[in-house]
Amino acid sequence: MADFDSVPVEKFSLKEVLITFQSCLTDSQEIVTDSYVNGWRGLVRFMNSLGSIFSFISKDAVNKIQIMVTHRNGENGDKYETLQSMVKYELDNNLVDLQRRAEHPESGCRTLLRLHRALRWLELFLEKLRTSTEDSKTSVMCTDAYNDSLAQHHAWIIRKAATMAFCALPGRAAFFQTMNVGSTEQVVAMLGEAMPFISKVYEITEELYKQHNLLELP
Ligand SMILES: CCCCCCCCCCCCC/C=C/[C@@H](O)[C@H](COP(=O)(O)O)NC(=O)CCCCCCCCCCCCCCC
Repeated sequence: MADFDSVPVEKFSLKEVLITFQSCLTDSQEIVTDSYVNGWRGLVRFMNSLGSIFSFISKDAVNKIQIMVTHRNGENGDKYETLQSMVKYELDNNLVDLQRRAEHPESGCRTLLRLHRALRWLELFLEKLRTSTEDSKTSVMCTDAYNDSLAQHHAWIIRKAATMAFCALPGRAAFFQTMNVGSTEQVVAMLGEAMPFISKVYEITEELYKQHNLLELP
């Protein structure tokens, strides 16, 4: 009879997830939609491993990931190959609600914007983790990163629920362990390696949205 307890369970490492953002960039600095979405998939998987208190956040993220996948799998999927081609295609064909959500409540542009804002939270949070010390609190780092980014776009009730959930985050040592990257030094090194790519992806998307005046899409 197989002894399942002795079978090593392959735990996934956050390193693989964060590295996905490296593969988002093409030589011409476009962002590949599939890689971007895969990066988010991995992040959500990691968040789920932190406990069910985060499931209301993960539900919304999964929903947005799914909208992007549906666009990609649709008959005009090739137009969604990169974020740049998506913006061009949706704007050229009037597929974006610019004033209020109406005919195109699930455009790629407005959906991606929500993930893009969350990427800014991630960038801030990871930088805080990278430069933190033993007595730093993950909940405080997470809340500060949130208040400086996503919170401005969220209604009071969401802010309240999110801030409450952050209090349930494990402490720094346990959090680093869950990342499954190795020692603290290895975590810090991995973050230092991955962050420039995340920042680059954020900057390019921000510039793209700014150019087309899409940063406040309803
Ligand atoms: C590690 C702890 C996880 C902290 C997650 C921080 C983000 C907090 C976001 C709270 C969102 C609450 C859910 C509702 C959101 C929506 O209202 C709102 C607006 O959407 P709408 O315009 O369609 O209505 N949606 C959003 O802003 C998008 C939120 C997407 C959140 C993705 C979060 C993924 C977190 C991945 C964690 C990985 C941590 C890795 C650290 C080493």
